[in-house]
Amino acid sequence: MTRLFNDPAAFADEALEGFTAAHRRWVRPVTGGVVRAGATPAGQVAVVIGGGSGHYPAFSGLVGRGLAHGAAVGNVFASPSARQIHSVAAAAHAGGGVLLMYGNYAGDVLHFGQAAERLAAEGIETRTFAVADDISSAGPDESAKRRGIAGDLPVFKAAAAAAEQGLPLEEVLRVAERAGGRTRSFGIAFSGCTLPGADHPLFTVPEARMAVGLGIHGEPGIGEEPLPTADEAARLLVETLLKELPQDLTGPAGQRAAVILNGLGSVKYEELFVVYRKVAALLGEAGVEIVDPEVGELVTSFDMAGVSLTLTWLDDRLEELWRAPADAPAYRKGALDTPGPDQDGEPVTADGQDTAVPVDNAGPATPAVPAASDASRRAAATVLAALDAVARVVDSHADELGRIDAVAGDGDHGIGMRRGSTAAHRAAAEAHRLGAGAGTVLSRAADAWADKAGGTSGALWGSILRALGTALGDQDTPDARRVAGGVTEASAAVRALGGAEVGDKTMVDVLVPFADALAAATAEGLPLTGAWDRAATTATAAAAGTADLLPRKGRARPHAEKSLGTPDAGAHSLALITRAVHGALLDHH
Ligand SMILES: Nc1ncnc2c1ncn2[C@@H]1O[C@H](COP(=O)(O)OP(=O)(O)O)[C@@H](O)[C@H]1O
Ligand SMILES: O=C(COP(=O)(O)O)[C@@H](O)CO
Repeated sequence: MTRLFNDPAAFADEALEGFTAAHRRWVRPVTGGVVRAGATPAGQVAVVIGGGSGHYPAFSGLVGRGLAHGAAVGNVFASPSARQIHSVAAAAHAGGGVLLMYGNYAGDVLHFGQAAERLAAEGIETRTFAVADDISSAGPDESAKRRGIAGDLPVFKAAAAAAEQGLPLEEVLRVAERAGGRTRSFGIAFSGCTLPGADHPLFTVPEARMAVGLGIHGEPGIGEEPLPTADEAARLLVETLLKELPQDLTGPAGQRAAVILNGLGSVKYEELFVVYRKVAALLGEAGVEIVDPEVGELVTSFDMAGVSLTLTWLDDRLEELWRAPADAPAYRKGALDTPGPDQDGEPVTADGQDTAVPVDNAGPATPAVPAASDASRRAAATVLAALDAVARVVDSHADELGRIDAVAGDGDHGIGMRRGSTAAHRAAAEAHRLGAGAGTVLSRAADAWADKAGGTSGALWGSILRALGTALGDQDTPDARRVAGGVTEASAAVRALGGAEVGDKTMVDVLVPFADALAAATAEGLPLTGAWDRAATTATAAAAGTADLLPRKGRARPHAEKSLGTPDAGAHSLALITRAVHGALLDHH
């Protein structure tokens, strides 16, 4: 149970504030996360990691010399936004380029990818790497779809140690790719985790039972077995990982491996040591030489009672990098040769200049708005009313959306949609107050939604509103056909960004038929309210139909069978939103 919090919506920001206050020797706060207290040495590749809150020490606890140069920190169990990632990377960059590293989750992939594009457009050479070590989340033939769990640590560390040695960006990326290809993890769980403010865990494991193959976000396991002894748990973990060696290894005997026995949050260290005792014995019997083992909480999931084992199969180069010294708040090894940052943590550059960057978690200051026609300003009032209706309907259904998402996902859909829609409405109201046209009101709402929600839906809803804003613009009177055209553009943008198609059990299963129905109805000459009403009815039916589909995209994919009979969370929220917007259109007609 997570007990100590204030406003659950502020948990991530307040935790980060407390972390940076406690660890000024190592880190300093910047908008969107933290960077090292000491400046990145000129020309060194900046390794910037990141992900959702709720996994400490991942990710801010791994910022320090010999490890990451910065960490972008998202809301609870949600990827940081592209704006946050961009801000941290720009603060950490010192001319050597940036390698963005994160766990392989849809939201992270979308937001880190968008941040990489923005950094590159500004002339900062950027590469990305997603850690995909969780062998329970996809088969060896689909390893690129696997989730990132505690394998984050050895892979992040290999790349960061290479950067510390002064290697250029492409070589640091190659190190990350090799370490990632030789790292595999597997986990078990005895209870789910409870998010701040929640009164029940995201999933439960029956008494005297064990969930096999868990995620780090409360995703359910892929199987269930009787509660094991510590030795039996160790045997399950070791034997499962020894069944899948890197392709170039003919067997474990004679190999060297970095070994991490990771506690997910409420398994005590002594319990871990009892399990590790057997893990070490079994690996020894298999002829594996263990190098610098780690036993402890390295990638957690709040109070989840669970354990994961990670093996990184070392070659000489990877062993050198795994053994290399590091000095971060939650991970210290060896001794670094040159003095670290200023002892009291004052951020300094080589010439002693203070490099503190003001923290702006409230988001960018509100810039002025472009000129708009009176017609577009009037339309902006309707857009604002629609976004108010969106925020209200999401807020009233947030718990239901979380329950649906928890069946096969991580249960945070309602939280993310509430954060995003509330921020979008707030940004739209400010833009409207400043006299913005419909297009600018929507584009400001888009940025706010993506920035505050993070996660997959944050990136996707940002692209929906951005496409609509572009279609409506600030000059023309947005008639029914122009609105329908904007929805069609939004549908195309979501499919381009997320790569999903109809039938994959995602929001696309609703967005495409909704856009098609709206286009058809407006082409028949129906007014916007009538056309939207017909399309919203189509959307509602399409969302219900997703209950019969198996997920082929997103986090729900590994639990395909579990989700049969339950609609897709994003599809359901989109259908609710289309109906709520129809109500706003009627009121504002
Ligand atoms: N590639 C994709 N394209 C379109 N929609 C997607 C995709 N992946 C996931 N989704 C949608 O996102 C919803 C989950 O949103 P969210 O809770 O933000 O995800 P996460 O917690 O995985 O970041 C899913 O129910 C689905 O509708
Ligand atoms: O959950 C995380 C990111 O995945 P989303 O797809 O954004 O939910 C985060 O905790 C790990 O980075």
